[in-house]
Amino acid sequence: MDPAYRESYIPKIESNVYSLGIVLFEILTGMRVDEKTCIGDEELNMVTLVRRYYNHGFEKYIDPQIRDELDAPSLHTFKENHGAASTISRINQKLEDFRIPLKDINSSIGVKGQETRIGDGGFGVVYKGQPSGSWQNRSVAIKCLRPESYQGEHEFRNELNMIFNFNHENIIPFIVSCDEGNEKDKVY
Ligand SMILES: Nc1ncnc2c1ncn2[C@@H]1O[C@H](COP(=O)(O)OP(=O)(O)OP(=O)(O)O)[C@@H](O)[C@H]1O
Repeated sequence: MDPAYRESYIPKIESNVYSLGIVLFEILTGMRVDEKTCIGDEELNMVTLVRRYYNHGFEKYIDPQIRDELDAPSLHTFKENHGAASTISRINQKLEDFRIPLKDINSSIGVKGQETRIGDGGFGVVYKGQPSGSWQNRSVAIKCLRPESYQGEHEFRNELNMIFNFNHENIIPFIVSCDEGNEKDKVY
């Protein structure tokens, strides 16, 4: 199971990527993920074995039944695209790209007051914002974490990861976020 999913119980694209990577390595090594093998006087499970030998000497742990059928270019392509690590860092990178500075949040809301306040939720107060031209030119809802909210850094990160990966007509799309010190905002 993806360690991140085991911790949060929130399914994300990374969990699928992790699982796909595990299945590919099961095929390549001929070992089940929970199976252990003896290397010297150590007993290693498949994930530890792959992590340790992936960059050096991995070839000798390929399932003997397919080793001869696997040509070097195919193995090279597999190693380049095996997914888990590179895809996860790409996904993280993408979410980081959707960050904006607090000054842009503040300038798009203007004065935080009754005029701009459109709601109140568990996360915090929701304001209507009018972003400048450098964003998309439309009205947005900006959820600002209330300092005394029971939700915090962990919930903020989890929710961002979830909404970032959703794309459905009934779900208001996430646009950007802001994370500066105690100020955590989500823009829809
Ligand atoms: N995109 C939006 N457009 C217009 N109003 C919104 C939008 N998002 C939230 N609101 C207003 O803010 C209120 C609180 O919304 P919010 O989603 O924060 O509540 P919540 O269910 O407590 O969720 P959370 O726990 O994430 O804060 C809503 O009831 C609604 O009035």
